[in-house]
Amino acid sequence: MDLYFEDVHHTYPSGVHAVRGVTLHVPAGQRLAIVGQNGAGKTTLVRHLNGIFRPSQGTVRVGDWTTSDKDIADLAARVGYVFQNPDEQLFARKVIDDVTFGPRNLGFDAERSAQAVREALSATGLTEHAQDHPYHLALSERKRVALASVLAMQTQVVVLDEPTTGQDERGVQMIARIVADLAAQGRTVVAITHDMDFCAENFDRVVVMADGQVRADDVPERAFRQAAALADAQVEPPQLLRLADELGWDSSPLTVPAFVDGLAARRAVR
Ligand SMILES: Nc1ncnc2c1ncn2[C@@H]1O[C@H](COP(=O)(O)OP(=O)(O)OP(=O)(O)O)[C@@H](O)[C@H]1O
Repeated sequence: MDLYFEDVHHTYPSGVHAVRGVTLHVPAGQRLAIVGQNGAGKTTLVRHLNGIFRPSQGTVRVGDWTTSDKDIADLAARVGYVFQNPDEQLFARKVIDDVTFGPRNLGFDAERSAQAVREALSATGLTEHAQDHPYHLALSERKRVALASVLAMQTQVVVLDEPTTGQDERGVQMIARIVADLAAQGRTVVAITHDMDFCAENFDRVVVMADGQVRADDVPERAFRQAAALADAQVEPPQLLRLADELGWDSSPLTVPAFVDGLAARRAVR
């Protein structure tokens, strides 16, 4: 499902003008990462997708719906939103109840819901924790419960706010796999992240935000080359790119295999 932000502004009642004229079209099946320092307006922007916020000016569309015409309950059928802090999202006494709530609420029948819940728990590595109380789990696991409860709703759009925070390498890999699988199914993924390595390896497009505006918007290879935008946003390029620069390479390896290929190619010409 395509997403459209058209000249979106958001001003909080306090007067903070957090989003200042953002225009983006995110095609169905794209994996978009939004990066930028704290306070850049990333969370404010994406919260327009599920109707938590309405634009003060401009339009946000999810497929053929304009979000201002819909309420949060309508939008939940199209947009799954995983909060940065799982404690804002989880409420049940058992993991399985949290994960089952969304699909049942959307009207899935018992069988479809049970299947969606099984898949979501398996994808997030939580099958063994189905009967546990979420508050007895580690923060990294609670974050994955929040993710599972959104995956189980099988929405066409999935928004992830800082999905890898607190995850170990295995957790990061699990989330990377989920992002890839969602996109492969034609679902649209929008993630806010401070983890540039995760971003470089797993997303098709990077939007760099600073001061409520888009400063760069490109494929990772090019977005991470826009020095002025990165400096404005106080974003460091991914480690592999910095290493390649230190070595004087003119290529932009974003993954370990690409870096290893670069090394091998340079050895071969020596
Ligand atoms: N509920 C609110 N009321 C008033 N101002 C807010 C509110 N939430 C955020 N802001 C302000 O809006 C601006 C943008 O904040 P926002 O949380 O969207 O940025 P962000 O890029 O998502 O940062 P972070 O990475 O910390 O989540 C900041 O100046 C912030 O202080």
